[in-house]
Amino acid sequence: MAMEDPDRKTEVVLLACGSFNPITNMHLRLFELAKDYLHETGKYKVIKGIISPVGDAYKKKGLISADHRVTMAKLATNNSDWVEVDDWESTQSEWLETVKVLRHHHEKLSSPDPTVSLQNALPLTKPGRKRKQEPNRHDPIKKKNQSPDGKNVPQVKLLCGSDVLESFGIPNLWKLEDITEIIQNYGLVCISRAGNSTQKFIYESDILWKYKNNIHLVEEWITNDISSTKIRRALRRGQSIRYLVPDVVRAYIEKNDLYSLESEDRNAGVTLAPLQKNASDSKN
Ligand SMILES: Nc1ncnc2c1ncn2[C@@H]1O[C@H](COP(=O)(O)OP(=O)(O)OP(=O)(O)O)[C@@H](O)[C@H]1O
Ligand SMILES: NC(=O)c1ccc[n+]([C@@H]2O[C@H](COP(=O)(O)O)[C@@H](O)[C@H]2O)c1
Ligand SMILES: [Zn+2]
Repeated sequence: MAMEDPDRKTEVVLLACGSFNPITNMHLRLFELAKDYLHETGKYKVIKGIISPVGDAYKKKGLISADHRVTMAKLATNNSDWVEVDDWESTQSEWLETVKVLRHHHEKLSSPDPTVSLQNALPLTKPGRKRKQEPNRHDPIKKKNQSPDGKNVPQVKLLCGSDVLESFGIPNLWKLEDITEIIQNYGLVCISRAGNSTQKFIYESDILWKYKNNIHLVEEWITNDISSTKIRRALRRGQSIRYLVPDVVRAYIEKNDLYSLESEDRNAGVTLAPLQKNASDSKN
């Protein structure tokens, strides 16, 4: 067996999940910030970024159709040589837990077969649970980050803002087992605003504290408070969103007249899919 080169960097694929309703310049900045940060550690090489817009079944208020959100994200990343959009999540008929999206992308990267499906997207490693047939499972030489043909598989890490990390604490929104699998098996790259509230949040959570070495907190020094909510608000009020979203996205929004008082009312009064799902699960 060949010796491992200690200077060899771990390849990382960054996966950002969210509504992207619509995609903003800040969403694109997240990838640049995370990549610079990981490269500065000297340990990682970021090879790809993936934007995965959530499907319509997420039922968030004001969420416009995934078709439009995916198209805008594609327009926005057209000139990036490393960030791309993946519509697998948004084309599923039901809302999917983020951990399942991570599993899907991990499986896709490990498998030479491009037809991997959701059925194959089982947990990475989960002691005490049966896995589906996996050819080299008992081969002691095979490592977790190697595909069946022995090639090194890049790590998939979840890229998010500190609001998503802090949403781990909202009752019924995330399952503890999902949080554990995300940070234990994949890892988190979290972009935070100035201040240490995110560190405090990790300190106060036993599970986050346990796996804190797999949570990369990236401080955003050139702060930028753009959010999709503010973009939609400006549009409703007939205000300019120029220089806040890529110009191709702005043109697409205007051409299709995407955001209005009516669109903001979509899913009003409907329970967000994860809350709905976890509430009914806990009853069963
Ligand atoms: N200004 C920001 N700083 C750090 N992270 C951000 C920022 N804006 C968005 N994100 C992150 O981008 C990802 C996608 O978020 P999302 O689609 O909800 O966008 P958003 O701008 O937060 O939209 P909304 O205002 O509708 O919640 C999330 O991980 C979110 O935390
Ligand atoms: N339990 C879960 O896996 C869970 C819960 C809430 C949100 N999410 C995801 O986080 C992202 C949040 O996006 P928003 O901030 O736009 O609501 C979405 O991709 C959503 O699917 C996942
Ligand atoms: Zn958000």
